[in-house]
Amino acid sequence: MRWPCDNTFVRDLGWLGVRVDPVPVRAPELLALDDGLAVELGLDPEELRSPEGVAVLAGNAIADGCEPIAQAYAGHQFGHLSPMLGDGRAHLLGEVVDTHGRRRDIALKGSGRTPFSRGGDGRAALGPVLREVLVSEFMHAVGVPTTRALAAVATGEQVLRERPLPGAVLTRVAASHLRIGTLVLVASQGSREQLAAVVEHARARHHPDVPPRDPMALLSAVVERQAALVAQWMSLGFIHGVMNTDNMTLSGETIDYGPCAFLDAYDPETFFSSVDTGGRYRYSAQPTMATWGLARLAECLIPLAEGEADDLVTQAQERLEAFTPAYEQHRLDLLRRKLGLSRAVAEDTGLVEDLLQVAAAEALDFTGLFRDLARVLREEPTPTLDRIQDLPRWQIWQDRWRTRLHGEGKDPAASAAIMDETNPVHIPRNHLVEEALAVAHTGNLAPFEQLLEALRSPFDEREEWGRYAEPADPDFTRGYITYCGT
Ligand SMILES: Nc1ncnc2c1ncn2[C@@H]1O[C@H](COP(=O)(O)OP(=O)(O)OP(=O)(O)O)[C@@H](O)[C@H]1O
Ligand SMILES: [Mg+2]
Repeated sequence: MRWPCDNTFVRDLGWLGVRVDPVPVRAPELLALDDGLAVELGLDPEELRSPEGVAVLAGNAIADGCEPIAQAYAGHQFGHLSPMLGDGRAHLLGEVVDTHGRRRDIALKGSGRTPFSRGGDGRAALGPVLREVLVSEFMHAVGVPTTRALAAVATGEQVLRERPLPGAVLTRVAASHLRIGTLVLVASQGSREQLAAVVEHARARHHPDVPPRDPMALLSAVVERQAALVAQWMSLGFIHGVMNTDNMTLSGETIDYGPCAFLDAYDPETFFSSVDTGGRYRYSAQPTMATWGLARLAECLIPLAEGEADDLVTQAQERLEAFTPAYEQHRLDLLRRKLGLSRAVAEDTGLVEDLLQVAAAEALDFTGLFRDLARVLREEPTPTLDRIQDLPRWQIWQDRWRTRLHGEGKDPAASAAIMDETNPVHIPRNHLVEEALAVAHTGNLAPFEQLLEALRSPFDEREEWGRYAEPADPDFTRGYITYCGT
């Protein structure tokens, strides 16, 4: 089998990794394949489904054109620098140019030990692999920049975690796997030339509008992408869970769906990750934590910029400070749209914040809330809003909102239609994901497949998908814990 690869990372930056093949698995079995994505990548889905194709997706065979490499990177984990991490369980197979003309990495995750594995087994368990498929495909469907899942393959082997679990390999597609942590590694351990080479590779690949040799402009470009990205996360109630600098991309795509989760009832202080004991990466802290990671990026870029050291620090500071207004603008634009509004008016910030205060006070389901607002306009039943106790307060908010909508001169049906294209009816609700994964462990993939199908049509309200729109039992959410790297 031949893949139409053009491997610029290996060619230009091969020293930033180790050429190593995936470790074969005992009995590969294809669990999921995204045919549409395969075609976009210039790969034949039928060929990928054949035993030869599944062998490639399991890491048991290397397609012609691929040059597997484990990339090196560092990262600040929960604020502390890990000077060397790298792909301890992943292999970049190669790069292709997709049908849109975009360069895409194709990589395996859970594909065996590499020189970066430290004490790890190089493997991934079935549950986290399927979780990454569900969440990343949903994120793509709602228009969030994200790595994607081309395939999942069961290995026929067990991985030992707290208990033995079935193993799996994910085929992940990304604009690249260059992380802030990639630059952290080269800035601390490489030469100035090496740093300049990686920065130029990232610029040309992800930010071609930025002029070469202008590291401060590159910083601004990454700041802008991350501000837009985190605003999208917030508008969906997405909690990444592990925003370490090794999990923040230079492309602005979401990466690493290890311990992620979604808000059920709106509470900005929510976090679920077992290792995030202090709530560092809680929902409300995500913009601040993105800026923190971007400040680490700035530290890597300053040495490449020309000028007086003090001046450069001031310049970098100013560019980092642009994050907050950019983020707030993106978030307000998204929330305005979620409310069916098209025009920007000064009082919108207050309108949005007051709605979120009601949502917090009444513990309203974040996803159901916005979906219900369109139903208000259509005078349909509103199961989430019906929970509201403080009706006078709610009436005041509704009147303000309706006045704003009226001021735009649109009829309510048109506003409701915009809202239904903006506010997903189903998201990868934590309880649904866990339920699908638990059944997948018994060998039954049907609930996973059904949920995946619904998540690929997140705005499409269908009777048979009604269960996916229902909120979790609050007891489930209270006890919910996510795990990374399992
Ligand atoms: N089972 C494992 N064996 C070897 N290394 C591992 C294992 N699990 C995680 N690691 C390594 O630990 C580090 C942090 O893991 P983290 O969970 O952030 O990343 P990941 O989920 O493995 O990969 P990615 O960020 O590419 O999605 C990475 O260097 C990763 O390769
Ligand atoms: Mg990671």
